[in-house]
Amino acid sequence: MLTVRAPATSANLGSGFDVFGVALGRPADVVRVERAPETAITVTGAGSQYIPEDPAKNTVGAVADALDAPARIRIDKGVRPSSGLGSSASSAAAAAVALNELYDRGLSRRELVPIAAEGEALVSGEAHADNVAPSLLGGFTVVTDDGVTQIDASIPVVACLPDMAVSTRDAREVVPERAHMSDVVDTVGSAATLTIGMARNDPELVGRGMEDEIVTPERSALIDGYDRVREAAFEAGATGVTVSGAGPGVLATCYRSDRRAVAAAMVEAFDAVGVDSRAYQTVVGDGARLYTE
Ligand SMILES: Nc1ncnc2c1ncn2[C@@H]1O[C@H](COP(=O)(O)OP(=O)(O)OP(=O)(O)O)[C@@H](O)[C@H]1O
Ligand SMILES: N[C@@H](CCO)C(=O)O
Repeated sequence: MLTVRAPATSANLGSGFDVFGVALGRPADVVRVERAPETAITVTGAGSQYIPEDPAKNTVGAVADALDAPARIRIDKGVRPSSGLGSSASSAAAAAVALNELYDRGLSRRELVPIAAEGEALVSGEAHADNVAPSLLGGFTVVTDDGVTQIDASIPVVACLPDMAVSTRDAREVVPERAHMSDVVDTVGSAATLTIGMARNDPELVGRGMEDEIVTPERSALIDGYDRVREAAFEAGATGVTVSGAGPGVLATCYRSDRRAVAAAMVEAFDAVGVDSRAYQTVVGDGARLYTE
C-alpha cells in the first residue's frame, strides 16, 4: 500500500486570480492506494458526508481515469470541502502522486499537474490548476497557459475558516467580466510586489501585494463579517488579508510573532457576527509527500 499526504492550498492571494497559489503546512489530506481491477473510493474525515464516493463524481476518480490506474482508494480528509483551502485539489494531488508510483507511470510532479487538474474540472467545471500545482510542488506557484513556475517560500499565515460553505462554482459566478484599467494597473502592481515578497520571504511585501480591487470585493461580499475580520486581523498585526481561494476562508499573512494574536482576532471577529470559525496557524510549506508501507 502507498500513502500520500498532500497539503491544503490557498489560491489567488488576492492579486493573482487563477494564477497564484501556495501550499500550506496544514491541514492536509491523506490518500492510501492499492491496485484493484476497478476503482473504488472510501472517504472519511472532515466534511466527508458531503463528498461523493462514486469515482465518476470524486476528483480522485478522475485522476485514476486519467492515469489509467484503477485502485482501491481511501481518502482521509483533513481539508474541509468548499472552505477555500483547495480541498478537492488536495485529494487529487495526493491521488496523482500515489497512483503514478503504484503503476510506475514515471511522470514528474510537473507532469502530474494537468492530470490532477482533471479532478478540478469535474467539480468546478474548469481544469484550473492553481490549487493542484502548489499541493504537488509546494511553496509559491504561478500557473499560466505556458506552464507552472514554482519557488520555495516560507511565509507565516493564518487561514481562518468560517462555518459556512461557498462552492467554487458559485463564487466564480460573481467574478466580473470587465475591469477598469486603473484597477488592472493597481492589481499588476500588487502581483509584482507579492512575487518579489515571496522571493525574499518578506511577509510585509507579500501582504501588501495581496491587495486587489477586481475580484476580491465581489467575493468578500459572500462572506458574513469579512470586513470586520479583515480589520481585526490588521489591528492584531497582519501584513495582508484576502479571501482564500474562492472563499469563504480568509487568509492573513503576518510575522511569526504575531500569528497567534492574528488567529485569535479573526476568530473573535467572526464570533461577533454570530459565525463560528476555526483558524489554522501555519506557514507556506512543502508539497505532497509519499510514504511506502
Ligand atoms: N476528494 C474530494 N475532496 C473534496 N471535495 C470533493 C472531492 N471529490 C469531489 N468533491 C466535491 O467538490 C466540491 C468541493 O469543491 P470546491 O472547489 O467547491 O471546494 P474546495 O475543493 O474546497 O476548493 P476551494 O478552495 O475553492 O474552496 C464538493 O461538492 C465536493 O463534494
Ligand atoms: N482560482 C480559483 C480557485 C478556487 O479554489 C477560484 O478562485 O475560483
